[in-house]
Amino acid sequence: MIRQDGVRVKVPASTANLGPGFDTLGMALSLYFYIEMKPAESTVFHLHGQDMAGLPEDKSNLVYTVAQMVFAEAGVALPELEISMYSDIPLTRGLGSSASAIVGALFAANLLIGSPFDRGKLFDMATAIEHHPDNVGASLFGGLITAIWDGSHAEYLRIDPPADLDVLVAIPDFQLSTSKAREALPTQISLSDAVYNVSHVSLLTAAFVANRLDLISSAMRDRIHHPYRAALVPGLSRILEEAAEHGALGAALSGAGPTVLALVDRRRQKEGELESFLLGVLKEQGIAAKTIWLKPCTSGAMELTMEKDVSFLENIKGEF
Ligand SMILES: Nc1ncnc2c1ncn2[C@@H]1O[C@H](COP(=O)(O)OP(=O)(O)OP(=O)(O)O)[C@@H](O)[C@H]1O
Ligand SMILES: N[C@@H](CCO)C(=O)O
Repeated sequence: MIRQDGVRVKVPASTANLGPGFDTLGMALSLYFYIEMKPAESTVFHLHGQDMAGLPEDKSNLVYTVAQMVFAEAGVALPELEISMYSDIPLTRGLGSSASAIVGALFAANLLIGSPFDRGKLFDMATAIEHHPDNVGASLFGGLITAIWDGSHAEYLRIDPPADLDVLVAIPDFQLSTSKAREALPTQISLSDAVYNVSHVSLLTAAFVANRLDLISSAMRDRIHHPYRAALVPGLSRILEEAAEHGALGAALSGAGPTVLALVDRRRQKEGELESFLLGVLKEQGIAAKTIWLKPCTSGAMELTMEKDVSFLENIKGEF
């Protein structure tokens, strides 16, 4: 059954790793990607918002190619689509823009053909495309997710983030692609660094489950990607070392960067101090940045109800 009127979907941004949980931990955040997908006579894109500028407007667009994977898997032919998108997730900054696009495309395409696949199957498909489950899992399920991936199937557990957790992100004024940030990583690590990360991510995950915000500062440390990526984001090492002195529970590179993320106990926030610290350290390195306060998002990808004969932008306007 093809839904001729089309579908609209909202997908949260995400932060991956949270320090030691490289390629395994992810958390959904309160920035959003919106997509409308309709059957059409010929394929056309409507890209709204400054963050969409420069994305391809033809069948090479990631959203189109991912939608076609869903149709192929379901044995449905739907080669022409009208796709409208709006996003307030900055591209290529470490806030999961590619994951939001992949999850949005999978979720919308599945709805469009009558939902033959459940979220578990969509998660496997999303992880196969993104190659790691952290961002796509958070965007698909919301909340905090921890996941494993065996190359064809992902197992995951979703938990609600601690209620008092706030998130401050400092988004530098430059892009850093995930592929470039992964090229900086070694192909092998020492046993002691592996033990360091396994112990830290275990404690961090348990601290989230047990609502032990006091443990986050020591548990959020990492030795398998931060040390190698620090040169790509000047100032990062100092931020990781000193953020706790300025009101953060802990800090990390968000995903592959360059965005830096600080977790904060909202009951203990000190007005302005952490923002000034993050922006000041980056500025000393000649990096312009902006800070945004975000919240963990507990909902994953969801369908938005449509008002007929109302445009895509009008329909989602109440959302932001
Ligand atoms: N809505 C979209 N439509 C098409 N392509 C997109 C869309 N959003 C993101 N992309 C693609 O994803 C790329 C960014 O992916 P990349 O993995 O490098 O960064 P990110 O997902 O923003 O950050 P991270 O994975 O570190 O959290 C963009 O350059 C673009 O090619
Ligand atoms: N876990 C991934 C997230 C970015 O997509 C990384 O750090 O490279």
